[in-house]
Amino acid sequence: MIVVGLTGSIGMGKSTIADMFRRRGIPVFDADAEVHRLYTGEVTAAVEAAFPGTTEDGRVDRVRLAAALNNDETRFRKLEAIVHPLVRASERRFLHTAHESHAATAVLEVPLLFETGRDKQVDAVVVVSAPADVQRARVLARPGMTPEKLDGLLARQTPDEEKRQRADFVVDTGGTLADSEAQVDAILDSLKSKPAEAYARHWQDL
Ligand SMILES: CC(C)(COP(=O)(O)OP(=O)(O)OC[C@H]1O[C@@H](n2cnc3c(N)ncnc32)[C@H](O)[C@@H]1O)[C@@H](O)C(=O)NCCC(=O)NCCS
Ligand SMILES: Nc1ncnc2c1ncn2[C@@H]1O[C@H](COP(=O)(O)OP(=O)(O)OP(=O)(O)O)[C@@H](O)[C@H]1O
Repeated sequence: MIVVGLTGSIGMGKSTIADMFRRRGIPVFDADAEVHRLYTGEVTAAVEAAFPGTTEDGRVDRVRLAAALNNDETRFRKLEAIVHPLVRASERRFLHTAHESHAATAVLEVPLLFETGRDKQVDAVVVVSAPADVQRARVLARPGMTPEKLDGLLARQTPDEEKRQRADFVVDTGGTLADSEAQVDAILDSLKSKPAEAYARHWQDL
């Protein structure tokens, strides 16, 4: 099984491109969605203990949590130390399930793929990218998003330019959705055309 890491900075179109892979029958693990799921129960008590007042009725309130983080690096690290190990455990379960269902390819949609060094562990890296003004307009249109919150998240992410340089494939989402679909098809064709031996990594080690 080939494991593809799908990443990109905030608002570049990761989730949209991930859905395109899903519609082509490829299993996709979505790290953001897994965090959101954990916030509905499993990790609530630990988050409340570390960031009092950010949960209600057994759920983490992400707007309150973002406010409590206040773009402070130490607080982000504290939160990530609680959340990331649980996301990794879910990711491993996902890979086992994909393998058992004989998937030839599995996609890990991980926003912090480069930041956490995971780009070196996957067989191929797809970076989803768009011009900075398009990215900003997309993100600022979201409810609850502010320029300060956006800049705080961007400051914790590897710059888009560097991500593009380090990618095996880039999907440019600055055009139409049909343009993006064509790029996804081209990536899958390219992955299929490589012999399995060309992929040195083993998903079991991820
Ligand atoms: C900061 C939080 C509360 C903001 O919640 P919000 O609903 O506004 O955003 P959401 O979770 O949908 O994330 C949107 C995007 O923000 C960026 N982002 C999220 N977490 C981080 C982080 N720790 N560092 C840098 N960027 C991040 C990513 O590009 C992500 O795709 C939330 O993202 C969070 O709890 N993050 C910590 C967990 C984490 O590291 N998640 C990343 C995937 S493992
Ligand atoms: N050609 C395109 N390809 C992909 N997305 C596009 C395109 N044109 C417009 N969009 C829009 O851009 C937005 C991208 O948002 P999406 O949630 O996919 O980004 P993301 O990278 O997953 O964001 P986040 O980092 O916050 O999780 C969507 O609303 C999507 O419809």
